[in-house]
Amino acid sequence: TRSTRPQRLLKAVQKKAIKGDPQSVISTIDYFCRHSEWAMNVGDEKGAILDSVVCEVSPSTALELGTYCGYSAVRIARLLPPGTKLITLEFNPDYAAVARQIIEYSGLQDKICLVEGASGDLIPKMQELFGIKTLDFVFLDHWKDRYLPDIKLLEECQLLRKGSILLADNVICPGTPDYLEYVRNSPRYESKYFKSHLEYTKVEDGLEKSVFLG
Ligand SMILES: O=C(NCCc1nnc(-c2ccc3[nH]cnc3c2)[nH]1)c1cc(-c2ccc(F)cc2)cc(O)c1O
Ligand SMILES: [Mg+2]
Repeated sequence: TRSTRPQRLLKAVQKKAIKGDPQSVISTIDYFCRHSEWAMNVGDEKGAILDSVVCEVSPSTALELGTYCGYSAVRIARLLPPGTKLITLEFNPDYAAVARQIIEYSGLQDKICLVEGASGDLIPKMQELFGIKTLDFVFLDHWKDRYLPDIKLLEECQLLRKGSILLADNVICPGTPDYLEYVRNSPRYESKYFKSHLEYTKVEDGLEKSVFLG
């Protein structure tokens, strides 16, 4: 049967990227998605904004919702201080299988913990599973209708503390209107929009950065 898009992306990485070099894995994926086949990675333009927020926060505990092929997990983990780990949740086992191989190829497997399952099931177990109290940084890039219920769940599970940073992809395209309305109007968040473009296209999209005020 025909290969899947994530499998073709993995093959391009194994063929063209330098093993153990996260930047070359990132560049190879961006080249493939721009010149061969579009894929829903955060991409290079929004990825630079993601990088700057990760560097600014320099998180001790970081969570990503929606691994897909592992592109943003590699982007985030390559910037984390030694001894810190990114926990990334993926629902789709086929995506997870490809992401594990891309993460391993980049050499960052010791800085990334990929967990398969639904965010709604896993978030309430995070403190016991990973021995964490609160999260310094959360990157939301999974199903767009899960952003709002999942941050409410993060609040309920007391995984956010005063100053926790949420960064959400695709708030314009495909769009997360209920999430945007919530973080922009809730007194518990200070929100800022970073205008950009849908990965590898000229379509408008952007990232919303929200600080939890406690
Ligand atoms: O759907 C997206 N991303 C989500 C994939 C995913 N990968 N994993 C999950 C998951 C879903 C439940 C989960 N529960 C726990 N982990 C979970 C993970 N969802 C997405 C779509 C687009 C896009 C834009 C324009 C178009 F014309 C077509 C598509 C662009 C993007 O940047 C995206 O991120
Ligand atoms: Mg996205």
